[in-house]
Amino acid sequence: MMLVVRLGFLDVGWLDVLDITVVSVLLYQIYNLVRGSVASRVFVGYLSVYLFYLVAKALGLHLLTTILEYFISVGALALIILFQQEIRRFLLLIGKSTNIGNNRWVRRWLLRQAEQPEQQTPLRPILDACKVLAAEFAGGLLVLQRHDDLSKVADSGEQLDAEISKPLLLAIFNQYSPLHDGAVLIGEGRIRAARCILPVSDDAELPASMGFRHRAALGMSEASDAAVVAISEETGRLSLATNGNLDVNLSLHDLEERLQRYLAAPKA
Ligand SMILES: Nc1ncnc2c1ncn2[C@@H]1O[C@H](COP(=O)(O)OP(=O)(O)OP(=O)(O)O)[C@@H](O)[C@H]1O
Repeated sequence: MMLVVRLGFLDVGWLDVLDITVVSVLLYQIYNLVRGSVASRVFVGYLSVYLFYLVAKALGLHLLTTILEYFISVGALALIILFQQEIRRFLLLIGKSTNIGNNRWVRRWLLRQAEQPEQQTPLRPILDACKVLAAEFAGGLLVLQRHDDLSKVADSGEQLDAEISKPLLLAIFNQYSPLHDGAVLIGEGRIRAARCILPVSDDAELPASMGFRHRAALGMSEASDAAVVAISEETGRLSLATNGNLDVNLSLHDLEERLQRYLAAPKA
């Protein structure tokens, strides 16, 4: 192995540098995922036990080492159960950034699919409906699909495939409508479905005042590249979730600008 430096008795090669860099990046990502949650304390506790185990092993304390070994192997299983939400988020993050089937060039050159002209979603009727829903404190949740496939979300609700219109959106979110609960999915220039169930975010930093509508908006934006508009039933406030960020209390003008910018941005 090619040497980079020799530190006394320690030879450091390029592979060691690569190894340490990859482990550091992974540990940093894990820290980011568990930061602020109860799981972070469990994680630190587990690491402490592991360090204690290494010390006991180095000192040759056989009985203690055996007990800690059992504890650590059972603990690994417990960690998977405790961290299931974080592991899911981590895998979703990887899946999102390596979703090659969604990549334009892969689709075009490898899968030999003809490039479909993207259907533009008309924003005007959506914004007009949001304005009324906000003014009337009716509440609403609208998912605006971009490139990611949201068939599962569509399947969770009632299929519509209707033209996007302000009166139809208002009719859906009318409190007496059987479709008003859940989210409306808008994609490919159509209202695809209503009454859809969205994944709920478990972000510990979201204020307690935010209920499940806003958690669902954030969750959907964490799991896909969709833009999600939430209209609060309690306050009439407009919020927009994109890429795992929730912008709250937006004016209609701000919402329009952000939506236009986000939907027009090229695919990451
Ligand atoms: N996971 C979800 N998927 C789709 N819709 C949801 C989900 N969770 C909540 N909703 C919708 O949000 C509505 C309101 O939920 P909740 O009152 O908990 O949210 P909130 O954020 O406090 O909203 P508001 O500010 O409007 O009161 C529900 O009746 C439902 O229609």
